[in-house]
Amino acid sequence: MSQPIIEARDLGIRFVRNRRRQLRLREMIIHRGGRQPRGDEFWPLRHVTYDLYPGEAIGVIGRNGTGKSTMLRLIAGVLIPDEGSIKVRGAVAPLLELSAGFSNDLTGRENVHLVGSLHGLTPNELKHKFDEIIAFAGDQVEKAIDTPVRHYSSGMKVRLGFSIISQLAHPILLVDEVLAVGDAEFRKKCYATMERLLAEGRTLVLVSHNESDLTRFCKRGLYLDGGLLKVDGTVTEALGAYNAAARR
Ligand SMILES: Nc1ncnc2c1ncn2[C@@H]1O[C@H](COP(=O)(O)OP(=O)(O)OP(=O)(O)O)[C@@H](O)[C@H]1O
Repeated sequence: MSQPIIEARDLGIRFVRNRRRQLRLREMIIHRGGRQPRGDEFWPLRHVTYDLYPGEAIGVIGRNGTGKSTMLRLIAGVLIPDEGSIKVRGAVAPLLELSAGFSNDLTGRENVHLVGSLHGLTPNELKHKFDEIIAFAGDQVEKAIDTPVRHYSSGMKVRLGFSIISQLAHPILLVDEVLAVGDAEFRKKCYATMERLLAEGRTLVLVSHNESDLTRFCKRGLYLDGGLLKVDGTVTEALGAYNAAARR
């Protein structure tokens, strides 16, 4: 078998809740001169180990707040682990928080160039792909392409974001709930794009609460509960564990 494209070993990250919480007077006196209180530390993910091989499609399943998006951010390199390690052997196309990636004062056209070049598309590639990107994003975006993105609806921004990122040739795709946004027609286009990208041999990590999306795209599933990896098996096994926990 080939080398894993993603290799997580005893992966853990620590967050602090209420980091900006004002210290109460009593705490200031107790901790004066000593170590500062560390706030409410918690581990949204801990002791997570798995290998992902090129071309695999894996669904990440779990209740709200169990560390799914944190896992994607660790793969994307946006977060750095506090424990263990994560090796990612390839560039990552992040279909995450797509509407948040734009500069609101720039037009759609300018954002395509900005976001595209930040993700490594060359000016020449952008020139060739521009019409396709805009056409994929739909009529509404096409008409408003020279308007600042500030005036776009959140759906328009997501459509344009998906359109840009899905043009990247990167081998790893991270998808977090973006399939759930957009109207039926756009969702159909997204499904067709995902299927094409998977057929090309890309590796997919999909976070979703939607069982039919998960079973449509993924053979394998990771079930997270309380930041721990409880099941690494088929997507049916992971969904089974998730549904059994929800019934309890
Ligand atoms: N930057 C942060 N600082 C502190 N806590 C955070 C931060 N980001 C997320 N959290 C918390 O970490 C936990 C895991 O969050 P995460 O977004 O990974 O969950 P999730 O499984 O993706 O949830 P959802 O299904 O709601 O999207 C949650 O309790 C969340 O409130």
